[in-house]
Amino acid sequence: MSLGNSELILNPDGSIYHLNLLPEDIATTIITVGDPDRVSSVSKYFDSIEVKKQKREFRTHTGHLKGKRITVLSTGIGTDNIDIVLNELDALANIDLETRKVKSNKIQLSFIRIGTSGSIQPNIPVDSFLMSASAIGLDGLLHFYESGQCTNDDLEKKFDEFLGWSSHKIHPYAVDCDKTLGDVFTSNRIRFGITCTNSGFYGPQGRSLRLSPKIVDFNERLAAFTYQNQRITNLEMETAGIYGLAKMHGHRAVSLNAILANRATGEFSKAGGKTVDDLIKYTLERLVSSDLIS
Ligand SMILES: O=P(O)(O)O[C@H]1O[C@H](CO)[C@@H](O)[C@H]1O
Ligand SMILES: O=c1cc[nH]c(=O)[nH]1
Repeated sequence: MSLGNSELILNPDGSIYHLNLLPEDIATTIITVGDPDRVSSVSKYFDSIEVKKQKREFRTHTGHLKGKRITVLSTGIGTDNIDIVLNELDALANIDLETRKVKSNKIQLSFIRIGTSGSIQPNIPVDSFLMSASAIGLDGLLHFYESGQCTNDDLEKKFDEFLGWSSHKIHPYAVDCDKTLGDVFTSNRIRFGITCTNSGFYGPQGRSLRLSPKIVDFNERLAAFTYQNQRITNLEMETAGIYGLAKMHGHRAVSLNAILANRATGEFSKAGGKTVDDLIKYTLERLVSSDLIS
């Protein structure tokens, strides 16, 4: 079946609608960052850069580092953008843009998010690195897809039972990271936890400037949840969407967080730039020494 013009949308030069990319522009290893300015903070460490493209907040650089081809792409903020980025990157890999048909031999992509995040546990300090072993999405993105076997239904259920937030119209979905890809970044420099992804930075992360929150003890309630000796450790805005859409498409994903805020102690990092740069260097070092990445 050929995909119609209003479903698979291409620009006049044949590139995919929002990302403005052609199939040959991307590597199978893709680092996602939120901030477009963080793209060059990653690609400045490449030995060479062959592609530099941008449309809206989606900036892409593809290059080589120690023989590995790597793409770094900015997603902007939020799982609404993740829906665009993951669907369009998969289309570049697995749909023939000329015939508009899904290819029979699928390519598996590896997504590594390098993002910032706020801890909700007092013992996860600012400037630490944290891998999201699992992610719980409160944003709703996955509810629009047939997610099949991709979700961690037990975690979802226990979370729902503990918090009882369906009365607030909050319906969680939970997805685990790709264990094999996660192993590449596992070391004593990195902590692990359950990341909570939500649809905003203020109310949806328990912040209140002038507006009153509906759930007053939002972060404290999240922080009190335990599942198989793990806790919800941090809040951000993309990971659960990336994990869900990657898994449903048959790709791998892992999310690495630079903890810039500690919401339990009220601290914010004074060295955020350095912490993010350290996480970028850590990620690239682990990537180039891994056999999983070609
Ligand atoms: O630093 P990035 O990757 O953008 O990630 C975090 O920072 C943004 C909010 O400030 C959200 O996108 C959140 O997920
Ligand atoms: O508290 C924080 C810090 C960074 N990014 C977030 O989404 N939340």
